[in-house]
Amino acid sequence: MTKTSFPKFRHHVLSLSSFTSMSSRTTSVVTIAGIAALSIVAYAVYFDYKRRNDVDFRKKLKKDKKRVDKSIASSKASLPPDSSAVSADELREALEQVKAEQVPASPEQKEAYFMAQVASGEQLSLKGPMFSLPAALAFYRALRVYPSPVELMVIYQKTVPEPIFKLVIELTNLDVKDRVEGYYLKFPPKSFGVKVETRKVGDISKKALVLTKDVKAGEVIYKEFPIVAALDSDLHAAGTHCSHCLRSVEPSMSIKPPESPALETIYCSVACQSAAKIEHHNLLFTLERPLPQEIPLDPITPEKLDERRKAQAQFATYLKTEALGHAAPLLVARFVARQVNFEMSKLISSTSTKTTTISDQTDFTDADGGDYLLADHFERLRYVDVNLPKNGMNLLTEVLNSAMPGLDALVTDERYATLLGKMAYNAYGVFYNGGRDDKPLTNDRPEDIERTRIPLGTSRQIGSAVYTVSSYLAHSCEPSARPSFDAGTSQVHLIATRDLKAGEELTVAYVDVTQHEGESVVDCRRRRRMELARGWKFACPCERCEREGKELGVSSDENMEDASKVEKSLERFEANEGAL
Ligand SMILES: C[S@@+](CC[C@H](N)C(=O)[O-])C[C@H]1O[C@@H](n2cnc3c(N)ncnc32)[C@H](O)[C@@H]1O
Repeated sequence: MTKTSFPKFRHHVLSLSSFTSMSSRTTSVVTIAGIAALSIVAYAVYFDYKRRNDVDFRKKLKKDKKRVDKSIASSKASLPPDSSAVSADELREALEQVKAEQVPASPEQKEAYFMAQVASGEQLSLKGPMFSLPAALAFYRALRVYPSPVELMVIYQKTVPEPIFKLVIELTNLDVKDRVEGYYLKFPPKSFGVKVETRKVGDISKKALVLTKDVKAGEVIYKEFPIVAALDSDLHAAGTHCSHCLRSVEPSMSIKPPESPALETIYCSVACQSAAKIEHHNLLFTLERPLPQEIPLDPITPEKLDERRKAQAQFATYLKTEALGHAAPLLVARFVARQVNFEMSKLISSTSTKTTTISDQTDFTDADGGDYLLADHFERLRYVDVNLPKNGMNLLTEVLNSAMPGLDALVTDERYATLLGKMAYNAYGVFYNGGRDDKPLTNDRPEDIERTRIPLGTSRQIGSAVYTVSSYLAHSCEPSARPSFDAGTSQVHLIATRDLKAGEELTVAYVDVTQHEGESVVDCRRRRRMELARGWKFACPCERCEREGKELGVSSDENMEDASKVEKSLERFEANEGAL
């Protein structure tokens, strides 16, 4: 095979070089990164996300594979007999070896690496069947750094000899499978003393959080920081709590940044102020550069600055009016911004020797050396449909685009709805010292009130927070654990309510399950079950509900039915179950 047999490929190689360096070999890495800032973000956040998680991409890959397998089968007769004779073990070993290799991080290094690997693949594929695997590995290495792997696969399919292409496909499938199946081997980190197990309840698969160690009543099982958190809307303006860690602060001791007129924020410390700025605040609510100093941006004109100011003001007004009482839109905005910055920090860490302005952002619970992205964690959480004013998404994309044109690709209609649903479904209410009792009353219908998991009831929370590990905790009216916020911040401590053995499922109360003074067993049971049905769309099957049902003389079949009449409204939901 000669280089001229790669016409399309070469075209793409060219587009890769323009993507990374605009052909300016003399410019510094820093300038290259600046020119390509948007593309880098797109590469990191979008394409990489797609490659690892996107169902359509995996479907396409499968389709491509079928097509390729078919054409390979039909041309097999003309192939030398042992041309693709690579055992599964050899393939696995080779993949492990490639995965252990460090992938270059800077755009220029990526480009050089890509070119070198393609050239090596070309040369090796000329050497005959003995070199099929080394050739495939070279093409596979190139694929790992190419911004649009699907596109490159299609090019490979047309240009790489069939047995070698088949090996590239097999390596890719093996890698995708490893990542999908390997996730729960790496997450949660072993130190948490818990693991995620899949359990069947009827036809539906549920994930359960299970202990891997014995614990005593009152013991802290683990502590966890949130991925994102937000104060309740009315507390933003009150200036009584830190906008980042949700700690209570004396107004005279708080830090009030001058640069955030759009959304009021105060901080309890310089550390919280800079963490919030880095993770999301700069991008969403300030006119400061949205990217770290290492990455130069196009000059910002006064008109562009004005557009950005307006977009932020409109989004902040939306949060304070239409979306009042709903934390999900702000949580989504912060999550998207955090994702952009998180991926950016990974990318620039090896392009610069300077001290970066990006923190390592490891304060949420990540996988144990599993090389999973923030998106990998979030993709696996379940969601529920939420009904919120549509223009929230447009206002958010305007904010993102006014900071960095093109970022709207990260927030499509479908993705925005899913993110909202995940926030609403997985958020915990943050409370300490018994929670607040001064929350303004709302006239919203019970179905429209955003609920968080909090044993005291959502009205007593100061804010909402979403966690990676704790999202997997199921509800029980007789929970084996309880969330506590003893640090006086959004860091959750999960505490055992009784002595527990390894292998037991951990559960928490999503709602207030205590029988209040003057409340009958029947009324307490009905109240809990109604809240669970309206807020979390399930008829509680816990032992307490069952036991009390029996004591109350409800027959076994009727056990899950009562005056809450939740079952009918749940049928539709369960038919469209949002689990991933
Ligand atoms: C945020 S998810 C909790 C994560 C859950 N453990 C899972 O399956 O991944 C909340 C949903 O889990 C389900 N769920 C939680 N506790 C449950 C329980 N005790 N019985 C049945 N479904 C439950 C309900 O559908 C609820 O709406």
